Amino acid sequence: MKFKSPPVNSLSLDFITEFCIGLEKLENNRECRGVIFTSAVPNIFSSGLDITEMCGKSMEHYAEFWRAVQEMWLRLYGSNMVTVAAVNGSSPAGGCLIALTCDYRIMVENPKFVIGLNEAQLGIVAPFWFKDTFVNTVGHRVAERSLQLGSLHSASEAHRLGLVDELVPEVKLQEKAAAVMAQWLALPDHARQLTKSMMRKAVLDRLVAHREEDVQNFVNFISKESIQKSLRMYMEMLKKKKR
Ligand SMILES: CCCCC/C=C\CCC/C=C/CC(=O)SCCNC(=O)CCNC(=O)[C@H](O)C(C)(C)COP(=O)(O)OP(=O)(O)OC[C@H]1O[C@@H](n2cnc3c(N)ncnc32)[C@H](O)[C@@H]1OP(=O)(O)O
Repeated sequence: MKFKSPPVNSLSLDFITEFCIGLEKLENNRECRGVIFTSAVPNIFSSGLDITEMCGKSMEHYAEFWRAVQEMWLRLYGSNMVTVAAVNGSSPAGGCLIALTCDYRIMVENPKFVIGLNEAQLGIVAPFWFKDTFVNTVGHRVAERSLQLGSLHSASEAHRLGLVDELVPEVKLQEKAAAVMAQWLALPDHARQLTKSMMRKAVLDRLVAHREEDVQNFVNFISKESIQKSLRMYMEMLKKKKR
């Protein structure tokens, strides 16, 4: 699955809806046993949640958007397929979450590419299921420090921390992703799927059990004037950076 929503593959409501529909089709196709996620936009895997979906909109819109974000994560983290992220560009926040939610992450070894859960830098807070996914990948200590600081890690640092599993030169990315996929698909599906479910079930169940509460937390948090102000300032900063 190739993300192609220029300029930065931000995760808008439309993007997320298409993502979920595409994933469901593949999940229901008995001939499809694995998916590689990558980007068709140069230098960007995904810039994370589309900030314009969280800024200056109605409470109803925030709730609809957040349910879609939850749905994307539930489907991907709970997927029966082998999921490999071929990270060929920067991947902050929600973009990093997509990579973390896969079974395996391969990143291009470009020192300009960054990845991490940088929510704290925007004055917002990664919800518990972002945090759980991060802890399950890198462990508690690394996740705690990286989340509190809202760190964006270079590709080599991300590899050192275990945030990504492998680094490759750009020209080798697709070949490597295909080789990893072949390795994972060599196992009997039922054994791999039951093992994956055993490893992820508690974290998935936690969001399912608290889904509406999590929507309300998000809506209350994001609609606060202080948070809206932080997001507006962040968007301004992104625009100024270009001038
Ligand atoms: C206590 C209980 C609390 C419960 C709270 C619950 C939840 C709250 C948490 C919500 C979670 C949010 C997770 C997120 O994903 S937030 C999004 C974070 N994303 C970022 O910080 C990335 C921002 N973008 C960048 O850093 C850069 O754009 C880049 C990805 C590195 C690419 O850089 P470059 O190639 O130089 O491109 P530009 O910066 O010029 O961008 C082009 C264009 O795109 C706009 N844009 C970029 N990112 C986003 C985005 N995420 N959303 C919307 N728009 C984006 C950027 O403004 C430019 O627009 P213009 O061309 O119009 O200027």
